[in-house]
Amino acid sequence: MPKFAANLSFLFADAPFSERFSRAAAAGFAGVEYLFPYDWAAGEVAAWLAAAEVEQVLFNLPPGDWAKGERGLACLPERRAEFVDGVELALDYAMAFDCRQVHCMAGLRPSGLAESVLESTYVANLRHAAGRFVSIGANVLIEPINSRIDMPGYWLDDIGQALRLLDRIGCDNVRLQLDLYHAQIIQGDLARTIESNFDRIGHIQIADNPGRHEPGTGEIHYPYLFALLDRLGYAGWVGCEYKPLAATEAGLGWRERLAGG
Ligand SMILES: O=C(O)[C@@H](O)C(=O)CO
Ligand SMILES: [Mg+2]
Repeated sequence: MPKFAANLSFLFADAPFSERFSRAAAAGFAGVEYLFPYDWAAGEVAAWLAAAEVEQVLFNLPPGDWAKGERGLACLPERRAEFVDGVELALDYAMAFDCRQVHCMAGLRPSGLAESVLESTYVANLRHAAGRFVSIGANVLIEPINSRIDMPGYWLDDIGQALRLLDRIGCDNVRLQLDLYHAQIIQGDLARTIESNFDRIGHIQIADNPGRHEPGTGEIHYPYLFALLDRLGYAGWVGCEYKPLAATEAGLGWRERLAGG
C-alpha cells in the first residue's frame, strides 16, 4: 500500500490549521502536506508537527499574492527578485521542518510576452531554486495543473510540457509532482503516464474526477493505480489532496477499500 499523506489545505478544514496536524495523526496519517505555511512562524509549525509526530512531506514556495489570484511566480520575468526572496524564505521553513520536497508554482500566463521569454525565465528560476535546495538534500517539484476547470490561465498545464521543461532544466533534484486528478483532466492515460515517467516522479497527489472528492467517488480506477505503484516499488508519498464530501474522517474508508490498508 502506498504511503498516504494528508493535505491539510484540503482535509480537516473544519478545524483551525494548528489542530489539523493531530487530527491527521489520529486518522492514521504519518505524513502531512499543505499549500503554504507562511502565515505562521516556522518554529510554531514545527512544534505542531512534533506534537502530532507527523512528517512534513511537502509545501509550496510563496506564490505571489494568492488572495489577489496570483498562482506562482516562476514564469514571470518581472517577478524574478521576489521569486529569489521566496526561495530563501521557503528554504528556512524547509530546514525548520526537515522537509525534503517543495513545489514551485509556475504562475498564470501573462499577456503580451513571448512563450520563449516565459520558458527561459521559468528554466532559470527552477535552476536557481534547485541550486539552493540541493544544499539541504531537497527536491524542487513541478506540477502540471489543469487550466480548464481548476486554474484557468495556469501556464504549466500539460504533462508533455512539464517533461520537456524537466529535460531543459537538467537538474537531478527537480522532479515531477504528478497530481492524478489534474492529469486525468489534462490527458487521462494515467497508468501509462506513471509507468513511462516513473523515474522522474518525486511526488503523487490524488483526488477523483469529476468533483475532486475522495478516491472512489468518480471515474478514476484507483485500485489499479495503487497496485501499479506497489508493483513499481514507488517509495514516495501520495498526497491526499481532495475535497471531502462530508467530515474528513467519515470519508477515509477508501484507504481500506481501494488500497487495502
Ligand atoms: O493541485 C493543486 O492545486 C496543488 O497541488 C497546488 O500546489 C496548487 O494549488
Ligand atoms: Mg496538486
